[in-house]
Amino acid sequence: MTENDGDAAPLAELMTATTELGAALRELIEVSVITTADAGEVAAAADLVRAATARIGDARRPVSQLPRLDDPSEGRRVFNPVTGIANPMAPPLVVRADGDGVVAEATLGLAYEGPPSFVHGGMSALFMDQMLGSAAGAAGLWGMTAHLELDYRGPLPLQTPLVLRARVESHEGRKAHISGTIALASAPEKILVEARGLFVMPRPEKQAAYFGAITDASGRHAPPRRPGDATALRPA
Ligand SMILES: CCCCCCCC(=O)SCCNC(=O)CCNC(=O)[C@H](O)C(C)(C)COP(=O)(O)OP(=O)(O)OC[C@H]1O[C@@H](n2cnc3c(N)ncnc32)[C@H](O)[C@@H]1OP(=O)(O)O
Repeated sequence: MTENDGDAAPLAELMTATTELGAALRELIEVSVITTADAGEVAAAADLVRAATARIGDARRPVSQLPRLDDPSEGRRVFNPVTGIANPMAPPLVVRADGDGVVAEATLGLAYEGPPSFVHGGMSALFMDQMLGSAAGAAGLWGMTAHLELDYRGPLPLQTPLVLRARVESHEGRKAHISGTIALASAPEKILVEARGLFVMPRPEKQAAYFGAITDASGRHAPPRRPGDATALRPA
């Protein structure tokens, strides 16, 4: 938890409840695209979801305020859309250090579908962007994506274990060239998606313009200031 938390117990409780909500919503998203229930059942489910939204929707943080559950100094970003355990949009990827890079496994459901039975190409780009950022963090670097390119050599099947990898190829000054791959976990040598990216640490005046107003939940200024701030990375 953050340094100035007097009482960790309520935050631990909030973490459990928020993680539970994220998991429940993740199941709901998948079921909402795969269900064959009839119209009446689907409409009733929509009413239930709206009631749940009304229950927690009034208490909201401003966009400039980090969530109470985040601890950027430890790299904990619970609502990251790729790695955040509490974000239902995230599979979530659990990214680990591995050799000179990072690795993660994922099995994607129908909510990620592009061509029938295969993963949407934009999702692959999203996951590669995060993996490349995580590789930067693992190498002690941080930056924002300046350039990202992908080659799609084969489609990624849904409901099939995938392995995602990334590593820093070179870095100089504020720039880092980073590469990544996605393959089937059962055939890791056959690369299906290949990514190359340039991550650039913004010049100081841009950092100030982008992140100068960001605070933590207590109102303290909390701009990104180290590799872990940008990405969530678990030790191997
Ligand atoms: C807190 C961070 C969260 C991170 C989450 C995970 C990753 C993300 O999703 S980040 C979000 C998406 N990315 C963005 O929004 C970034 C938008 N772009 C920008 O703000 C700027 O272009 C930025 C910050 C990348 C670079 O700006 P600036 O700091 O002024 O860099 P600048 O001085 O122009 O360029 C530095 C070097 O990079 C090179 N460079 C910059 N952009 C590019 C590019 N697109 N292609 C090739 N080279 C580039 C420049 O040529 C220069 O090279 P050299 O030093 O050799 O001359």
